[in-house]
Amino acid sequence: MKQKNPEKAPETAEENSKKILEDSYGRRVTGLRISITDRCNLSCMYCHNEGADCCARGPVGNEMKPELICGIVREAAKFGVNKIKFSGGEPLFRKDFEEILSCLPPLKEVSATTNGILLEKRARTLKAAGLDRVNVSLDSLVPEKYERITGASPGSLEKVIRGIDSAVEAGLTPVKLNMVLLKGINDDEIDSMMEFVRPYKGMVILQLIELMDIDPRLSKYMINSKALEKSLAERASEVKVRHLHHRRKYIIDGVEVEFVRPMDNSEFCAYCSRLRVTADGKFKPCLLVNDNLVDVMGAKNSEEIEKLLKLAVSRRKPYCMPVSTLEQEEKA
Ligand SMILES: Nc1nc2c(ncn2[C@@H]2O[C@H](COP(=O)(O)OP(=O)(O)OP(=O)(O)O)[C@@H](O)[C@H]2O)c(=O)[nH]1
Ligand code: SF4
Ligand code: SF4
Repeated sequence: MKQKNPEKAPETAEENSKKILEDSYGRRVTGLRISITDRCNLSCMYCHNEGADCCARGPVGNEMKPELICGIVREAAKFGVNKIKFSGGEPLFRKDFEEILSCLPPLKEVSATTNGILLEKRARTLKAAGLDRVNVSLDSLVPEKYERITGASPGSLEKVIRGIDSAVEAGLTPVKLNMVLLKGINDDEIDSMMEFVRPYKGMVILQLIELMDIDPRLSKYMINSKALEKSLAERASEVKVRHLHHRRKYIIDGVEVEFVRPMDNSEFCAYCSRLRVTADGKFKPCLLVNDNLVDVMGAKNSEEIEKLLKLAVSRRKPYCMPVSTLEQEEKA
């Protein structure tokens, strides 16, 4: 099992300021979101492929090796990055995922986002290798709808639910269920999803995700997120605000419901504290921007990784900004 939060001697403010990664908008980077493969066994209708150009699903040969992934994390950890999220594609396509996890330095949290289809058999080994928790995509509890949304074959929904149970048993908790809301398809299932989560008594939480209509064909599925968030707030006995994206967590009848609302939301971008890394080894300053990537694949040593990491952080800019900030930038 990995060591958590090692005790460290207190450092001076000057030493500390040198050891953080902060962009020119005052946003400190405390997490990396690392895609370890573009491969996937599903074809979800809303897939943003982690912001890669459409259909840029690279072959296995282009994926970062465990040594590079761990080298990047080690360098970032020196600057206070303490949360790592592994994503894909489908990260469980990587047979060496456990090897990757085993070579990470001590961190506050290591998590992964998976579609859950391959999770049942891997949950224990992933936990033993150092994974703390998982997010599992689950957009519907109705098999036909699930298959329509994800392109999965019949029987897949049962596999995902068995995967969730295995993750809970293995202690990969809290398991977050990612439900992307699609008007007219699954937006009538929020309450049934809350009922699904309830018996897990806090070991499973629900995360509602606003669709990112990066493709105009998706616009008709956009729900009215502001109205939904207002109704969640009215039903909640308690509301918590996370630092990351200033996301709200609503406690409703004892069930925790987190809301991810990235579209046209300057508050979301103002509290963006993660830097992305693509499966083919590029730092990606923003999910929705593709012309400012920093290639780290060929980095030969830790000094080079550090230099490239700082360059990527310097290129970070909130995708959505308050009108007042935009006006100031235009004048400058
Ligand atoms: N625009 C934007 N969307 C994001 C960002 N991070 C997460 N999202 C959205 O949130 C979805 C769920 O993200 P997950 O990978 O499950 O992880 P998370 O909820 O961000 O992270 P944790 O709460 O730490 O587990 C993603 O598929 C995106 O749609 C971000 O930085 N920018
Ligand atoms: S499971 Fe994830 S990576 Fe695979 S198609 Fe769906 S959204 Fe995209
Ligand atoms: S700046 Fe905004 S859109 Fe870009 S990654 Fe951060 S939260 Fe997402």
